[in-house]
Amino acid sequence: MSRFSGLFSSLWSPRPSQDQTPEEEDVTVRVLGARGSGKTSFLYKLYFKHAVGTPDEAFDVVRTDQHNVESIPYLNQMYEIWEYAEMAQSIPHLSKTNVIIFFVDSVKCSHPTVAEKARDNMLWLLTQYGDKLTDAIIITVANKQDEKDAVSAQDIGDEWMKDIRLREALNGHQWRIFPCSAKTGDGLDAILNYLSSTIENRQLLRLSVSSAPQPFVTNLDRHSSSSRLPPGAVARPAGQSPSPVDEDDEDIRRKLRHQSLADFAPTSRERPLSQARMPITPWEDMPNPYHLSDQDFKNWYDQGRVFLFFDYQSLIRISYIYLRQIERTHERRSEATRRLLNNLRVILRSIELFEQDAKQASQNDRNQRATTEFAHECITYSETQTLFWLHMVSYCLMRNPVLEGEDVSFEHFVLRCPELWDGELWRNYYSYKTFHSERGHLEFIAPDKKPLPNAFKSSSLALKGSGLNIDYQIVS
Ligand SMILES: Nc1nc2c(ncn2[C@@H]2O[C@H](COP(=O)(O)OP(=O)(O)OP(=O)(O)O)[C@@H](O)[C@H]2O)c(=O)[nH]1
Ligand SMILES: [Mg+2]
Repeated sequence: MSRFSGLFSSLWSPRPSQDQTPEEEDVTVRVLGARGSGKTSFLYKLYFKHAVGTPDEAFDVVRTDQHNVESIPYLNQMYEIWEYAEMAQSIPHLSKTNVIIFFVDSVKCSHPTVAEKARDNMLWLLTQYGDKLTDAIIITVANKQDEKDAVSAQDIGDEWMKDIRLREALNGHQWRIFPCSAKTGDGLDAILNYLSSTIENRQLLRLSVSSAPQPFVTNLDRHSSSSRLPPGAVARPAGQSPSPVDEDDEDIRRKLRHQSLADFAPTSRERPLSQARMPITPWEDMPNPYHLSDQDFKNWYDQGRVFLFFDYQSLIRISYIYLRQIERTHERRSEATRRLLNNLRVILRSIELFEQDAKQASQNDRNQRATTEFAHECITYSETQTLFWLHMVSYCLMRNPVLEGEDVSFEHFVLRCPELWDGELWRNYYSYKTFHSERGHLEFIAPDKKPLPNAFKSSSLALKGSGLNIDYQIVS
């Protein structure tokens, strides 16, 4: 170990051995990457900031002999972070790995051979040891962004995604690329925030799976591959007319085509539908909402563009982002709500149409396998349910206001509001019959059990007059 570990080990003794099983709540992170890419700097920048509490501490780094390890607390997790001189040294310990952070030197990456070597190393790791890493979260860090010749994280990520084999290998690992400077510390917390929320979501998901009834399951009507209806049908009560979207289906289909549908051609032999349907980066034409920043997510949403899927969490997130915008801009709440609902209808309908078309195409191609691969869940449109959740987010925001200087990201907000993860919350206010009624899909229906908690200032109590069929009076 380099002198850092020796120097500070007394603070965290006894130091865990590599073979020790991590405490259940500890998150084991392996930091890998080329020599000199900044792994040690990263570890100790985090260590001084979060373990010692001296973020401005200046330190020298020396070349790592074998590995360094520190335990670093962040939010309510303890991260046991190992950084290795060579990737090979991490191999015996990969099976006890929750997170791989792969470092790239963004300056050296401007040389194609260096960039390619980094990609090859990642691919090698995943193909050789994929079985040990099935549940690992994988992150690429584009370090040294403070340097003026640094290649941007976006460009590095683009190159990674052009490599089909690498993209396939990363698929399913909740892969993301982050820009950072281990020298200045910029971007480091964004990485930990992402890890914390991803891990927390997984824990919640595990809990929800192990306890019945499933509390994590959205209370919005959902449609998913297994429950998805035959091609041509949509997930709404039989006989009901299509959602009253402002754009008709042909308009939406035109828009979809314009959004480079060809890129997702389900019949492509080169690119099986599973890949086509599972873009894993923020740069896809049809993005996974989880992989977009709040700002990109909102921009995409505002344009009514199709997402890979749109689930309950996406709804909560867009509600939060809209409510924050209302706070900042003093936009009329009714106007913002109208936009939120209109875009939601268009987006959900786009997803339905895309899936219908993709299924149709796959059937024409006799590619039966493809029809089973719509794995993600998507809500269906319901005005009552949407407005209920918008209201509950508003309520949580009022109880947990975002203070000046605080992290305003959705990820951060939602960590503080566990009640929003209770998918059964609506049962306090609505009977099942009302909440899921056909009429409730098309217009807002007030709660029939008890009034919603008061989350608005009195001036914005009523949404009547928004042009939508909303009569949304809140009784405190
Ligand atoms: N400008 C800049 N320099 C950095 C950054 N991160 C690390 N460095 C410098 O890059 C050099 C290598 O950093 P290390 O942290 O030792 O890199 P490493 O990956 O641990 O290297 P090995 O131990 O040799 O594997 C040092 O001179 C650091 O000061 C960064 O974000 N920006
Ligand atoms: Mg080092």
